[in-house]
Amino acid sequence: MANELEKQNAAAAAMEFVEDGMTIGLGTGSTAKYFVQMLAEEIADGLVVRCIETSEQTRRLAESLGVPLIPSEQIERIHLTVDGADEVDEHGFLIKGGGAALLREKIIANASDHMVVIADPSKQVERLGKFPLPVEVTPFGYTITAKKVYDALCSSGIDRPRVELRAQPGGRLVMTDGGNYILDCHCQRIPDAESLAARLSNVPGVVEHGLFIGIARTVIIGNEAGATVFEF
Ligand SMILES: O=C(CO)[C@H](O)[C@H](O)COP(=O)(O)O
Repeated sequence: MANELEKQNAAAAAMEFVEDGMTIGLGTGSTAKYFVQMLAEEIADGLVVRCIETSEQTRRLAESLGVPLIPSEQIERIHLTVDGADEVDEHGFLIKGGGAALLREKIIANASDHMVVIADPSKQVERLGKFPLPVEVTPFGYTITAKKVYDALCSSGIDRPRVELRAQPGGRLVMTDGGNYILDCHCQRIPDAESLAARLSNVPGVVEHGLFIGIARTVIIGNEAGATVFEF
């Protein structure tokens, strides 16, 4: 079970990568929130950076803390992105999208010179797949897309996968910031994340999937005393 100190220590270690003048991608989730708060404190003390958010949730947080944001269409270069993850394996491959923000998160992380992942030890896995893999799909034709996603999972060697449309506790469907749905793919174990990523990207109706392959360069795992940094 994650504790808040582990998340805070991961976020604090990520602050070491921040330099004056940078444009920084701000991740989404409870771990990324600590980073945004710490960054806001440094900005109040004179640090000069510009930021780009990965979700409406993070935009609201950043605005409330006085963190300067620039519109995505004005972005020329992103030096650093700091974001959480739902799972991270020994290659630095990730599952993301537990907070339904995977599309913007991937656009920003993939465009960054350096993506730093911050997480607590519960996110470290030998093989990806225990956490249901989020796949963002267009509302139009989503039942057709869900069948094709199921086929892609089976073709990638996943035994009896389950594909579920994400809903809130009251039953209302979760809608992403881009107005799409999320399919949560219960895999238990993904034998080959790279081949699955390629197959999912080929399904019409799939806007993006939560496998982040070869994007993270640094993974910081917080613990109660500090943090361990892995470079890829
Ligand atoms: O991918 C994400 C949101 O889409 C988050 O980074 C991921 O869900 C981890 O969140 P948390 O730090 O709260 O565990």
